[in-house]
Amino acid sequence: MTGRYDEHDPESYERPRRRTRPRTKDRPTYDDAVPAVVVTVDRGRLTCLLSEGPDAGSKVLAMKARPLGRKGVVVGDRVRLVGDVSGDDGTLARIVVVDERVTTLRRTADDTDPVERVIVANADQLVIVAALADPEPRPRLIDRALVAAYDAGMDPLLCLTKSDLADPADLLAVYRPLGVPYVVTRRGADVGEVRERLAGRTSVLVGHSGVGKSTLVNALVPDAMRSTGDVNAVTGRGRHTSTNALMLPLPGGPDGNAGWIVDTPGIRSFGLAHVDPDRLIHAFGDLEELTADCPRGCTHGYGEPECGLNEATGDEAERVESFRRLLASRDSTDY
Ligand SMILES: Nc1nc2c(ncn2[C@@H]2O[C@H](COP(=O)(O)OP(=O)(O)OP(=O)(O)O)[C@@H](O)[C@H]2O)c(=O)[nH]1
Ligand SMILES: [Zn+2]
Repeated sequence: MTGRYDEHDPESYERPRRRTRPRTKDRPTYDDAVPAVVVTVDRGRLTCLLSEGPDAGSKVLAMKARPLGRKGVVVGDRVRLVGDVSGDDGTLARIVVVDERVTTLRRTADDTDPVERVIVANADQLVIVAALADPEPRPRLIDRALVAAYDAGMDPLLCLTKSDLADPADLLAVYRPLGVPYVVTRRGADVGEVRERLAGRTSVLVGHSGVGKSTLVNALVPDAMRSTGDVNAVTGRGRHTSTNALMLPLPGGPDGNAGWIVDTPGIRSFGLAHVDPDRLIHAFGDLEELTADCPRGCTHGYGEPECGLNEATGDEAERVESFRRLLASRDSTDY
């Protein structure tokens, strides 16, 4: 794109004509718009937290402004607000700018919603929460979540819960060749190690019902829910009435940068149909090197006779096997 900048940039070839008109008429600059981050979305109403200034962290309810058109705004989006940004009851600010997204996490189309959608923007870590027992861990599901993380450009973290019920060794052995970072935890345990992993990052928590996600979120953000009736402090809504993602700032941290978590009660599966093998292998530099001489169009999957990955031996062969298992999980319907 950079090489063709001059040719295609209207600013450069239309300059003589445009100079006759005041620039601000063409494109408002929104100089006085206030930066904020979207923490939850509920039927067209977006709850934002201000990012800067003396009121940083305060909550403002907003709606999309007309110039954004049909562009979706999702949890994690960095936005700019105009209008009443006081956050007072009954006020509604307008979102006039959505910053370019660094990452996007998508969920697949399903029976209730035929469209594949971006659910979280700008998160950099995907925390795959799985119970060691009750319910039994489902490696296929973990594999699919890993593929979604690598494809979205997010770092995965395996978070194994209920360590009072079963030993993590067998499950960890499955993910060792891939070098997936992990934490093991249980209800009531010190969550210091989990906190360290979350510090300074925006982490999306995924995991199916019953794995202990709420228990973990409550341990990490003690005031996220009031004990009576599970009403969320940020939205004022009951958690269980909502299937929307919710982003919460983590408390504390000596540098004030403890990170954010995004709880996603709604995700049942990820959109993996579009995942390109070359993008996935990019997350594994050593394997990517092996594919340098692959024939054109090689999928690097099982049964590719001339794939460079077939040359791997020893530990690397184990990594290749695990990588190919992930690749194959794209087509799995197990979720
Ligand atoms: N034995 C044991 N049980 C746990 C642990 N953590 C959570 N539980 C129990 O597991 C059940 C599910 O925990 P939740 O935290 O509600 O799980 P969740 O993933 O949020 O489930 P949903 O709310 O259905 O999405 C509850 O009965 C918890 O008390 C743990 O470390 N050990
Ligand atoms: Zn190949």
